[in-house]
Amino acid sequence: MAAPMRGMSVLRQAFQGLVRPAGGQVCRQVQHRCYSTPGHVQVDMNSETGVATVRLNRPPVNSLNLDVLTELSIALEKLETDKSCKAMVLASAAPGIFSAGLDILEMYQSTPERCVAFWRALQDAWLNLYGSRLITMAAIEGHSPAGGCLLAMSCDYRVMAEGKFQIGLNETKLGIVAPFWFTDVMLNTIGHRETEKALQLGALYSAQQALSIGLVDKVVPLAEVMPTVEGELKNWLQIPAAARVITKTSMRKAVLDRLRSQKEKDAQFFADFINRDSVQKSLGMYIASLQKKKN
Ligand SMILES: CCCCCCCCCCCC/C=C/CC(=O)SCCNC(=O)CCNC(=O)[C@H](O)C(C)(C)COP(=O)(O)OP(=O)(O)OC[C@H]1O[C@@H](n2cnc3c(N)ncnc32)[C@H](O)[C@@H]1OP(=O)(O)O
Repeated sequence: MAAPMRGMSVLRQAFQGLVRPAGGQVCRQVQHRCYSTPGHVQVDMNSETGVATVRLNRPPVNSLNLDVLTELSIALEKLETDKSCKAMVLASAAPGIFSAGLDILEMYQSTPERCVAFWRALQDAWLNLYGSRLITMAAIEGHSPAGGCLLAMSCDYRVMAEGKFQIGLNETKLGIVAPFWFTDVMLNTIGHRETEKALQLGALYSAQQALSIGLVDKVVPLAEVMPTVEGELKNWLQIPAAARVITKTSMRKAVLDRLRSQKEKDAQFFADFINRDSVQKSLGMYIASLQKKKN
């Protein structure tokens, strides 16, 4: 194993295939490169098709904590600079779940410093995903509330499994408020009227309901989600890349710039907001209700 390089995190080096993390695998084959680490984001790059599959892997519910968000950001940065990579499928390695959104425990009884670091990691992961030059598709094979919904909406195309799974920005139900850039992404996805209703109610939609308001693009049986994404990708890959990227960039730039221009203010605002007594009380009650569900 190569010795870790100074000035570069072990995590980043692992993603670049420079070190083999304890317990993890870095496998290189002619057609597939898998970056499997003890971490929570698995990347499988098919160098024949140029399609990378990025799987969130933090069972049981892929809640997004500081580590997951940092790993996701690094994985996206790496794919962005990989000239052979044309498209990325965002999926889950945990059955029945896409992502349960932000890890609520990162927001409950945390320190202001940790809150700021956590929020910066979320901002960076989102900027990398929403601003990606790649074709990005979400394979939603399970529940996708809140931050999970944000990740899915930030892709170019969404295929969701039919059945009991739900998707939406349910923040108000937790006594918190969707940040302006979550709102912007939803506005760009389903328009003003549906967003206004969805956000105030903290609505969680079934796959069919989500399809009817344009929150997802296709609903298929669970086993068909990945084949459907792969089929759709074939259409997208036929479009001249430069023209597609310019179109995507011009349509998303205003929303991306809005956050870029006030990242630090937004992070501070989050830390102050989340540490309010009333917000902490609501989060505490929500956590208790999740636990009670089981008993
Ligand atoms: C003036 C004001 C201006 C406004 C300014 C705004 C400033 C910023 C405000 C802050 C915004 C913050 C944004 C937040 C976005 C989010 O993403 S918040 C997270 C929301 N997520 C949820 O509500 C999902 C909750 N989870 C569920 O509903 C269910 O778990 C599930 C449907 C996803 C899956 O159900 P099931 O398969 O039955 O699993 P469970 O038994 O419920 O869960 C297993 C296990 O995981 C724990 N867990 C679930 N979700 C989370 C989570 N998000 N974070 C952490 N942990 C989670 C759950 O408690 C169980 O734990 P135990 O096994 O009991 O230990």
